[in-house]
Amino acid sequence: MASRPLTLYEKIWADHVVERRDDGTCLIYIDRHLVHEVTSPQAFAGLRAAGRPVRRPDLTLAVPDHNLPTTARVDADGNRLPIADPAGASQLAALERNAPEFGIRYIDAVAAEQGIVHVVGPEQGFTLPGTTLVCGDSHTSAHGALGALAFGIGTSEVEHVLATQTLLLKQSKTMEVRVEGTLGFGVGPKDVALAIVGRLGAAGGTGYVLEYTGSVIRDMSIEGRLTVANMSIEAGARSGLIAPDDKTLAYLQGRPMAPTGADWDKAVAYWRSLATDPGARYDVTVVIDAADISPSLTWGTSPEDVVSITGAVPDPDSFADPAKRTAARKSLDYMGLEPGTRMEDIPVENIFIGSCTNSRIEDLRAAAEVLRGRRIAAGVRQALVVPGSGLVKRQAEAEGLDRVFTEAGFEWREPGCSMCLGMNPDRVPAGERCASTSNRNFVGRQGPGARTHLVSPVMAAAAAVTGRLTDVRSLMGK
Ligand SMILES: CC(C)[C@H](C(=O)O)[C@@H](O)C(=O)O
Ligand code: SF4
Repeated sequence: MASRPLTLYEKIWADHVVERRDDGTCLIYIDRHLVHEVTSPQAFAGLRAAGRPVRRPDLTLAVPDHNLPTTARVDADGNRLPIADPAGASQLAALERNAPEFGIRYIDAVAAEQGIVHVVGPEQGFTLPGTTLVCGDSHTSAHGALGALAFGIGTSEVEHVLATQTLLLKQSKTMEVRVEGTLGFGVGPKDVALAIVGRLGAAGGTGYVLEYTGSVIRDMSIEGRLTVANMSIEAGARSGLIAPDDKTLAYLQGRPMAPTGADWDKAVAYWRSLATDPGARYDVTVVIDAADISPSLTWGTSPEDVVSITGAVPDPDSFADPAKRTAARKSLDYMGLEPGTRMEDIPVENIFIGSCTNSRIEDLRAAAEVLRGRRIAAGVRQALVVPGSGLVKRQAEAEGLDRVFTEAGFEWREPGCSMCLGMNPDRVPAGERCASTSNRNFVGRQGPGARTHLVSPVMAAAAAVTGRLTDVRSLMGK
């Protein structure tokens, strides 16, 4: 049978269709399910009420991350410290109870492997190319960096996957996002992600699965690819894919949950067949030139509000779209910014290096490089580094990065979502600003009244040193 050339997405989709309905909806098999404490309690309660087991507990992995404080989790005697917030404590307790009751693998809050679910999945080799992977969490798109068709789902879908290992879905359109060229000094994966979100807009990818291609993506490390794919959802796309290549294989080989021996060889042969065929058609292709990407950051309250660090706060009247003009006015009011202010003239009181976007070892190495021999500025009241997992933390400590951070005046914390969102004690005080390596700058995201500027790890470090948003290139004398 002659088959037409297919995209990576079409191949993975076709390999997972259990049943196709007349209206085009498909029942899709789900290979991997990550579970965290926030979106799972009601799903498990639903199963319990219906007397249903989890269909494939062996394909499900649970880990707490959002509500955990990032300060010490045990006292001097090794006893667990209580969680102060009652809502958070009850969600964490529910996961801790549900995982063993339903026979699911559970990474405990104090285990070395604990971390943000999107850091843990790839790190453990739970995330594999060509799989369908879901989690009750929008940044599940991150796992697409390894060539998994990965997307966030809601709590009722979490229950459906737990019960059946399937989901009813409609096939998406495809968008190729090709980034070509070479990134300049001080420009990294986060800047690429911000450039893409800025270009597509917060809803530009809605209804599409993105596939990232081009020399910039090919040359990027797996950690960097995870940063880019992570932010697909900020452009409205539930999934963003990158074809598995030699780097993907090298990254996965030997990971605790990755296949071994003959299974590995078989898997590799399949993974190598997944790349988009020559001549396959995307519904849309967007090309971005690396030369146009500078160290970037956000000025407003949507991740699409992207500007170069050499730029200024835009004038709302400069937007052609009336809705955007109104939104920009509201954003600037919330952010306490005047049009025309140079981005480099904006002071920051808080620095956050962490989140599932930028808390991997390379992120910490890059930030530490900027901080080595430097100190945080007097006006910076809070500077946190929160490794994405216990294993990242351990690796960083083995490399002495923790000392670089603490000597610079940063706090070195336990892994978790931390200041990415206000679901745990790490918050930005109302009216204060934060240079944050996270992915969302929504109103109140880092705490009520908090003002977020999304930046890369090196830009967060540079801001820490000067106490204002800063071009890392000039700080480093480039
Ligand atoms: C709490 C969770 C459901 C949420 C998400 O879906 O993404 C969070 O992780 C976020 O980043 O906003
Ligand atoms: S680190 Fe932030 S974006 Fe990532 S899962 Fe946690 S809350 Fe969501």
